[in-house]
Amino acid sequence: MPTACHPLGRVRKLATAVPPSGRGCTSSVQRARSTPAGGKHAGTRMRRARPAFGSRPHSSKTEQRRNCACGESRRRGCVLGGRGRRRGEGGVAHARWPRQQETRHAGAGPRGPEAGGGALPGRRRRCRRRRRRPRRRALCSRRAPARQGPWTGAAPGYGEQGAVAPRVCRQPQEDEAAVGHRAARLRSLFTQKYPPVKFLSEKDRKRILITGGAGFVGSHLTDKLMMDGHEVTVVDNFFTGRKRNVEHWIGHENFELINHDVVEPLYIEVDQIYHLASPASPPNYMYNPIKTLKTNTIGTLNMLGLAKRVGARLLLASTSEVYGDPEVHPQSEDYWGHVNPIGPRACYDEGKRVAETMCYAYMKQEGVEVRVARIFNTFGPRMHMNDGRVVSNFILQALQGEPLTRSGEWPRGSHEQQRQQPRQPGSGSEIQFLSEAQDDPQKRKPDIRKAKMMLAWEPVVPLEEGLNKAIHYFRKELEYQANNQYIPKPKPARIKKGRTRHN
Ligand SMILES: O=C(O)[C@H]1O[C@H](OP(=O)(O)OP(=O)(O)OC[C@H]2O[C@@H](n3ccc(=O)[nH]c3=O)[C@H](O)[C@@H]2O)[C@H](O)[C@@H](O)[C@@H]1O
Repeated sequence: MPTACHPLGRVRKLATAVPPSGRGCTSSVQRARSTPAGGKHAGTRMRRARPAFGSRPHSSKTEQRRNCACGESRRRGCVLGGRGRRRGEGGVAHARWPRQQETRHAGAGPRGPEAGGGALPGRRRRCRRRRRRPRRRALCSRRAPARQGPWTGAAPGYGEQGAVAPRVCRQPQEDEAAVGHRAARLRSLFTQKYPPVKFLSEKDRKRILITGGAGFVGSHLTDKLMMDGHEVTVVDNFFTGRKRNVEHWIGHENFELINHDVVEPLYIEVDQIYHLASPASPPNYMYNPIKTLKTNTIGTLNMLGLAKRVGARLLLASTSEVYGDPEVHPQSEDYWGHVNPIGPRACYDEGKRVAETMCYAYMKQEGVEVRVARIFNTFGPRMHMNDGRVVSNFILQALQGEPLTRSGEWPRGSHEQQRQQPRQPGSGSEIQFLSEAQDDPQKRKPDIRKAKMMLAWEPVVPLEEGLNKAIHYFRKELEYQANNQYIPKPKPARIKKGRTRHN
């Protein structure tokens, strides 16, 4: 018997747990089997079994069982006993039938006792008596919880411990269309492939382009905008982004994924553009500095050209690196930065700076609506394993039992013993000092007073919580990698025709 994963399964399980005493919430079919006298609904309150998914809600056999001897379908309101039997002999219980149906029988008419429908007065008395009894609502009055919270791959509330089954009881008059509709709704709940998205009217729904949307920050933005009910197009060349980050949306009617390099022009119709495409970590942007420059300059020009053509608003994901190795701390919006234009990091720092310049030039000259956000050292789930930024490096090294690598020298004034056996406080990991990287910024921290005042923005995830999420994610990624090692198959030896092979 299926258990809690399926609401029907749960209902059935609960139904079988009820002894066949004719009480409690159970199915009519089951009662028919368990009644010793062979009666169909003897002494029971009528509850119908839910139809299995995919089957017709009422088979003709079930239908027959529900018909009274008087020939009236119970669903249409007959309250007579099947063959005029008494309680315990297979008659029909009337306690839960609606009042107007009983009055119909009670009135002198062709369906009265004269019509051979059984001992009506006695039945009417029983009906009243039963109605006065306290209702047993333990199973049937509970409702399915409203869908809320993040998508977990199964309809929330079902399949979890303590889950509540959807309402089991139905009004007898409920017609087949309503039953079919309810079954379809339930079926869609259990076959739902995507996280639940809001419905937005045509007027409010925006067509949004996210470049770099398969990356760490971009994929979370994709989730947010999809959940809000917008149509999202992700454009990414998968340099550091991964399909896995957005795979849960692939096939959704509001989602599109395009493998495209922003250095090439793109002609689509959109209302808003979030331009995030760029390598973001030092090892990645230094890997091919010219490409990094092209992406941030030509790529940004292409996106601004698109924004101008379609009248879209554009947001540029800039970076704290525009401040270089800052001389002002913390950094506010009006600080111009301290960047070495010919250093190893310049391809990224200057690339983002010129991208910002382009945005403001398009705004002033062409009237394009632009926004610029400078992102400061983010970390969390969906970061690339080889990202190379300090937080992900430390977490991975600690999880793999490797020493934590730190650039620069051991801080002045530290204890001699500490220098000999350097360890990270609170962890068993050793610390290894590497030579200082050129132009590495010594300290950075955004001054967020203006953002708080004008946008009511401030970080909401505390450091410890964020770190825990990131650690959990990297641990899972390591497990995933360990279980999915790619082992190339040995190629069969190629033997050229007409030659003897010498081993
Ligand atoms: O913190 C920041 O300053 C950076 O934050 C994010 O970067 P992030 O998500 O952390 O890094 P990745 O996961 O590497 O995402 C970058 C995305 O851009 C894509 N990309 C990169 C290079 C390229 O030429 N085209 C392109 O589409 C990558 O494939 C990837 O999906 C933004 O995407 C960067 O623009 C921003 O500079």
